[in-house]
Amino acid sequence: MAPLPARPAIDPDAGFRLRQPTAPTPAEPVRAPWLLRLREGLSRSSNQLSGSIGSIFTARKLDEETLQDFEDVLIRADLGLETALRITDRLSEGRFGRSVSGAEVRGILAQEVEKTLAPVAVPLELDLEKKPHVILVVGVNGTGKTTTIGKLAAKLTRAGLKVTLCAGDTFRAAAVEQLKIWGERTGSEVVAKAIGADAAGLAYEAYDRAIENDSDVLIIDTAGRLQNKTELMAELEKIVRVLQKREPDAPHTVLQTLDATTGQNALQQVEIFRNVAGVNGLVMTKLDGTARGGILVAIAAKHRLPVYFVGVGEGIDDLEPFRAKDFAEAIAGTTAEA
Ligand SMILES: Nc1nc2c(ncn2[C@@H]2O[C@H](COP(=O)(O)OP(=O)(O)OP(=O)(O)O)[C@@H](O)[C@H]2O)c(=O)[nH]1
Repeated sequence: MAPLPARPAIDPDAGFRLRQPTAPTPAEPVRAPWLLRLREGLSRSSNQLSGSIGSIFTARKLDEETLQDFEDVLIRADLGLETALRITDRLSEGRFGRSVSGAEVRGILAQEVEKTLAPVAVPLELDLEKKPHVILVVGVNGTGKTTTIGKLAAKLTRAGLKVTLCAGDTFRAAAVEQLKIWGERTGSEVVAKAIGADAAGLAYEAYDRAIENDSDVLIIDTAGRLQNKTELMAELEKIVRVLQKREPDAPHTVLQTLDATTGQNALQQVEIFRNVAGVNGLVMTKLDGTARGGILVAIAAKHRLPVYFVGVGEGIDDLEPFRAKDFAEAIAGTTAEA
């Protein structure tokens, strides 16, 4: 329909009235529900797995060779040796020498992946007895730290908690600006300083500010320049040290963001940041993209760190609690046909 012409308002005493068609409200862009986005994001992994499972097990009996081929496929899907061996062991139980269907294999895959992930799928606990609960967010540049902080602040403020944000990535003006926008969107105060300021000093000030304004949670953004590991290490250690002068248990949560599209590299990133900053929780972002979700299984098997949330988009609501069963089924492709 053509847009309606703009008319001046009609004087109520004009002696006539108009009844005119109203312009249709533009339809909201339809967004797939998060679970669908997760499945789509993981479809590359699950399609590859399903394709390989089909070609390995069709018209062949289960023997050493098929098991070895399957193990290779699982390792190529980033699931890690430990989980791959567990899955092939479980598959061979009572099935050796007979034919197995693709659906049977995918079912076992889903169950075993869920078993690995279930212990790490726990909620983030916020201790308000010693408020503010301090969350230090670390991770390589571009893995989604600032966006995750914004989404998390939105979740917490909606639940009635008061949040202060600290723009601790003092190297990038864009990162500070981005955090300020999230601060406005979520009604959270943002403590920031000029570019190049000492991040640890800023974190200290932010802690004081969070006490002054009676915040429940303080979330601190950090730089993630892995190119200069020594400097990064020194900076993160200093932030932790300085915070502990104010509160020995701070930071209560050290959350690392991992980009789901990076694959194997994520495993190494956890090693580094765990050593440097004492990471005690993970968020996997960009699971709506062309994700390589298998790596989360390898990370869970190796590090056993809680995975609190997953990012499934760039919007404020696109942070979901991590659910082992949904994730496992999306990887194994067992729900796609349902
Ligand atoms: N599709 C998608 N994009 C995301 C998600 N999380 C973050 N992003 C995007 O990834 C890009 C990088 O995110 P940032 O939050 O800036 O990452 P950062 O780790 O803070 O990066 P620096 O500011 O460079 O340190 C941005 O374009 C985000 O919108 C997600 O879950 N899904």
